[in-house]
Amino acid sequence: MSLDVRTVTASEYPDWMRAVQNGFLTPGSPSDEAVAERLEDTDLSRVLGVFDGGRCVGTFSSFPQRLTLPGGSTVVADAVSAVTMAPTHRRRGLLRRMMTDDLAAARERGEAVATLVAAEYPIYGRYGFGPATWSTEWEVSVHRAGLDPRRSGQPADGGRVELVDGADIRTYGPGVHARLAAVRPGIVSRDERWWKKHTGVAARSPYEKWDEPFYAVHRDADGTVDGLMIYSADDKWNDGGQPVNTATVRELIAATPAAERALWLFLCSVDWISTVRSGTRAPDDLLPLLLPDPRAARPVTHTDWLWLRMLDVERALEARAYEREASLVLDVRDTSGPAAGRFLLDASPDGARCAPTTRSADLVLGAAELATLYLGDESARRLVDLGRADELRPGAAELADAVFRTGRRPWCPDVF
Ligand SMILES: CC(=O)SCCNC(=O)CCNC(=O)[C@H](O)C(C)(C)COP(=O)(O)OP(=O)(O)OC[C@H]1O[C@@H](n2cnc3c(N)ncnc32)[C@H](O)[C@@H]1OP(=O)(O)O
Repeated sequence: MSLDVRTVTASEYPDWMRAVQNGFLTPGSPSDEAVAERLEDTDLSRVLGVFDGGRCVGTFSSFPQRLTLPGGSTVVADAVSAVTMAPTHRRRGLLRRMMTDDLAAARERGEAVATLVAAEYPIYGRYGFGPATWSTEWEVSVHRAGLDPRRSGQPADGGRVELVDGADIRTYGPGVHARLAAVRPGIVSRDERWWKKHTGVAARSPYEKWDEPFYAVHRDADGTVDGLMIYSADDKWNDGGQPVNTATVRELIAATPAAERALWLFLCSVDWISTVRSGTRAPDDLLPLLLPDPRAARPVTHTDWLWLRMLDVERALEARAYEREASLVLDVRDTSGPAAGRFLLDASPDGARCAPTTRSADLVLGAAELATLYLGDESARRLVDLGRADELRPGAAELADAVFRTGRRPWCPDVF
């Protein structure tokens, strides 16, 4: 029977969601309620499926996503999600067909970049994606952190931490997130469903497991909520009858460093908690260094996180901010892809111009390598040393680093 690769109709959507769920190794089908809720905010023209004899065996979708760039401006990214292939149909080039169609449509719509969070590292490099942010998770041994056990856990600057309900997180969360998104590259937009899902009131697919967490907010000295945290705790006692519980952070975002510090120190002061798992943080998160003994925070995971694909190099490079004035000629290699070309980037703190050029190149690099530099996380010098970029003008890698890199590393806390 021939395979059909195409967009999905509303009546096929339940089977498509079943295929996503099975592809993510959860048997069974999602509830009618979960399907109906997802369908409400889904643009079916961006949902692709592979059908074999009427059954959905492959899935792919994309949606518009605002991505914060260095300097706080944003671009609309083509966010790729729900990529699966049934084990009966893998390695026949079907993902490649859906990816090719989706990226062409995104380019047509004028989107400058595509984004995704990769399930496995080896999948997406072949499509021109490169890791643009990284993520680190720490495990803090609270009793080794050097914190005074008699402290209250509340900040001394007039701010305060309050325990709240999920409804409060839905009220305050979008505002805190918007303030963070205005300053931190790598942050991606969240819709209303994100807040419902993470506070337990959205209909869930069986693979989206849920148990009720604790919720906390930080208020500044004026009473404005400027940070929030969602965390769970287990219930463990050692043979000596002492509590040895782990608090696991599901979400901790803050609009100010003071709020971020206060939330971490609060969590490290909760009685019975001897271990704090940080959840996925930027590699330069404040957490380890705000402890008197940072070695109490042991990195347990360090991994690539947000992957990015350049679709329109000129628009993408003009959209972000640069802290210094410099001119760079980048020769971007992208086999039959939309990012290929030689571009002159004239960057300055007042804005940037990027246009095709015939001038000789300073750096030669692939589209995936440019994607890794774009949000400021990677070093051009390191790419040259790895043999993944060529420096044709001496000093060009250092200049690229001075132009592209950011003070704080980009961070994407979301999975989508
Ligand atoms: C953004 C997200 O949704 S991330 C989630 C990704 N999904 C998963 O991990 C679920 C489990 N995996 C799968 O369902 C499938 O393996 C998929 C969807 C990742 C790949 O689908 P396929 O249809 O098998 O991919 P396709 O046949 O088009 O392969 C294209 C190329 O990628 C390679 N490839 C695909 N998946 C992988 C992988 N997991 N690891 C290594 N290489 C891979 C193939 O070997 C092939 O290489 P080639 O172009 O050099 O010949």
